[in-house]
Parts: sequence; C-alpha cells; structure tokens
Amino acid sequence: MIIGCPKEIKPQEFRVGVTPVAAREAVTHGHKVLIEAGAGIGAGFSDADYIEAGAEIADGAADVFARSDMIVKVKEPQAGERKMLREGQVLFTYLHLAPDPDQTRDLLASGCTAIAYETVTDRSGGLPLLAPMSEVAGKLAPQMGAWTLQKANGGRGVLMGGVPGVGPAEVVVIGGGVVGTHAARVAAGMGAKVTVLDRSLPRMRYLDDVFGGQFGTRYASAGNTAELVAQADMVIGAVLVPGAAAPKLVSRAQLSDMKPGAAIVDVAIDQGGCFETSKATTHQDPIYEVDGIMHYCVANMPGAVARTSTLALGNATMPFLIALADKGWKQACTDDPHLLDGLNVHAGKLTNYAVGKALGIDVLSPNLALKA
Ligand SMILES: NC(=O)C1=CN([C@@H]2O[C@H](COP(=O)(O)OP(=O)(O)OC[C@H]3O[C@@H](n4cnc5c(N)ncnc54)[C@H](O)[C@@H]3O)[C@@H](O)[C@H]2O)C=CC1
Ligand SMILES: CC(=O)C(=O)O
Ligand SMILES: [Mg+2]
Repeated sequence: MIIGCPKEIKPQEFRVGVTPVAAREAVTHGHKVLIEAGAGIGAGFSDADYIEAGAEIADGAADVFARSDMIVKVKEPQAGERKMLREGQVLFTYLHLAPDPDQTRDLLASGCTAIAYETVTDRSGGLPLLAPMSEVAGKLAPQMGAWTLQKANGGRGVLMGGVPGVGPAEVVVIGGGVVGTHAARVAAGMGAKVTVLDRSLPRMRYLDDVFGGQFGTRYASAGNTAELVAQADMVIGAVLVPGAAAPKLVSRAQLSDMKPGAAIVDVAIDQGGCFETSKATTHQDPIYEVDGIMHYCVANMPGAVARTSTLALGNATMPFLIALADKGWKQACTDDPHLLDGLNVHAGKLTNYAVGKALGIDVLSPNLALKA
C-alpha cells in the first residue's frame, strides 16, 4: 500500500502524522511511504531522516493525495485538503466531526473512508489515540491558564501558587478524565487549590484514591458547578462524551457571577466546547474576552509542543497504521472492533452514531459498512 503524509496546514500546527520510526516500520512491512517535503520539520524531523527510514519525499500535498491509498495526518483535513480526497481512499487522522458540519459534508461527498483517531476505543473503555494528546493538552492547560491570568493578557493578576501570606489561585476542572487528571496534577503542582468535577462516581473514587492529598473532587451537578465556577480564578473545561458535541455546562449568564479577569481554558473546544461563550481560537490569537472573563480556546493545543506530541501520537497510532496498511481497512476493522469504532465515514455515509445524532444525519451501521 502507498501511505501518504502531507504537511499539516492548520495555523501554527507543527505536528506530523507519520514519524520516521513509523515510516521505517511501514517500509519494513513492504509498504511505500510518501512524505511531503518539509512535513516533519516542525517536529524536528528532516526530509533526510525520512529518506534514511526508507520513505520517499513528495514535492507537494497534491502529489501525496493523488498517489496514496491511505492518508495519515494529525488534524482534520482543511477545506483545500478535502477537495483532494477521493472515493476508496482511506483517511486516518483526528476529525472531530460532531461540531463541524462543513467538514462532514465534504468528507461524505468525497467518498473516502475516514477513521477518526478520537473515537477508536480500547478494551477498558478508553480512547487510546486521543489519550496521548489529552495528556499533553491537560498538562498544558494550567500553563496556558496561568499565562491568561496575567494582567498584561487581560487576566485577574493572580499567581497560581500564591506566596507566603497570600493564598493560591482556585482552579476548577470540569471533567476528570485524561485531560482533567493531567490538568489537575499540574495545577496542584504549581501550588493552586484544585477541585475536579465529574459525573462518574467510579472515576471520582479513582481520583480520590490516587490524588486525594493533591486535589479535591465534587459531583458535577449544575448547582456544584455554578458554585465552584463563581469562586474560581481559573476554570478548565475537560468533559467528553465520545464522538458527541460537548455538553454546555456553563452559560453566558454565569460569567457575571465569576470573578472579573478569571480565566476559562476550554480544552473540550475541539468537540464544540463546554462553555456557552467558547469559540475556537488559534495559537496565533489564543485568547478573547467575554463579559470580563478571559477565554483560551485553542483547538489544537498539543501543536504548541509539536516534538513531544508527535512522538507521543506516533507511539499510539503506529500499530493501527500498520494493521490498516497490512490488511486493508475492512479486514483490519473486522479483526479489531476497537478500530471499527474509529470509522466515521464510508463511501458517502456517516458511520458513527454520536456524530450522526449531533448533526441530525442518518447513520449506516459500521458493521454494515464492512459488508458494503
Ligand atoms: N483542545 C485540544 O487541543 C485538545 C482537546 N482534547 C479534548 O479534551 C476533551 C476531554 O478529553 P479526555 O480527557 O481525553 O476525555 P475522557 O473521556 O478521558 O474524560 C472525559 C471526562 O468527562 C466526564 N464527563 C462527561 N460528561 C460530563 C458532564 N456533563 N459533567 C462532568 N463531567 C463529565 C467523563 O465522566 C470523563 O471522566 C475532549 O473533547 C478531547 O477531544 C483533547 C486533546 C487536545
Ligand atoms: C485531540 C486534538 O484535537 C489535537 O490533538 O489537536
Ligand atoms: Mg483538536
């Protein structure tokens, strides 16, 4: 199979979908790997690194899209990239379709088979291809929130850890999964007073057992959420209902109960965001203000630390990439129901129920797509 990897074109996105290590593995398995010239530079990989791994360097994205059986990326295909996808071609990348009707329309029209990293599952109910980037974004969230809290950035002027005689910042994390846990650990490590809200009692039991001394937990009822958000210097949004649009848990009206200059970091923005006032921003222009509250809503936070993120994502995607290349998508998804959970689009049909529900589009059962 020919595996193609274009350079990412989303603003300030420096990650790359195929590492030299993954390229070498695919070549060892008898596949051809086409990398767009310069695709790895932002993550610290030169074209020479890929050539040494046995890959071929392509002149531009058009060449990669035209010649490849499977396109492997990081971010959802941008409008220009979507025009280059074709029927029968496999796309393996993050998609986040639920809040993105335009992308969904274009992928359906292309006839391609699109497998989304963020809905591939594992045996324990986790999301193995989302987890590494959630670890990164979770660890980045308090760092970006602390920056947002600085006076020059419109924030409240509060230091995370306080100083002797002056109390720390109060940080509330909504959603105690992978993002939330990593965010809470880092915020607590910076000296902030941290509370994690979640709706899953087993998850809160786990957090309390493991991190009980470092941060607290509260059940994410509307009442508890409103009370804690009003007291917070920083609120980090980290909820997820896999595939679905994020539930809106903090309304615009609630902003007026918050402390002026408090910071919202909505990591869940890639699924539409969990604050009514969230809208996606970029690394170039990451923050904006609504009713005196500063919002940081970058939808590709891990791109800021592209080297770490690319290596972490590559570790997780490589076994799936090799299975897809060795067996073809149908056999790979037949053999692995967790990979089949990643199938979002096939031959003009949507194949993920949560996405279909969010967008009001009929869904073809993934099992039927395997037989189509
Ligand atoms: N902006 C960015 O660059 C990035 C964004 N993300 C996003 O961050 C979000 C969180 O991802 P993960 O932590 O990996 O998900 P996860 O599945 O590990 O955790 C989500 C948590 O939210 C909880 N939850 C669900 N509904 C809730 C509600 N109504 N109230 C309170 N808690 C609720 C769940 O019980 C779960 O513990 C996702 O939208 C993901 O796509 C992840 C990586 C990068
Ligand atoms: C998960 C995701 O959207 C990202 O890493 O950019
Ligand atoms: Mg994203």
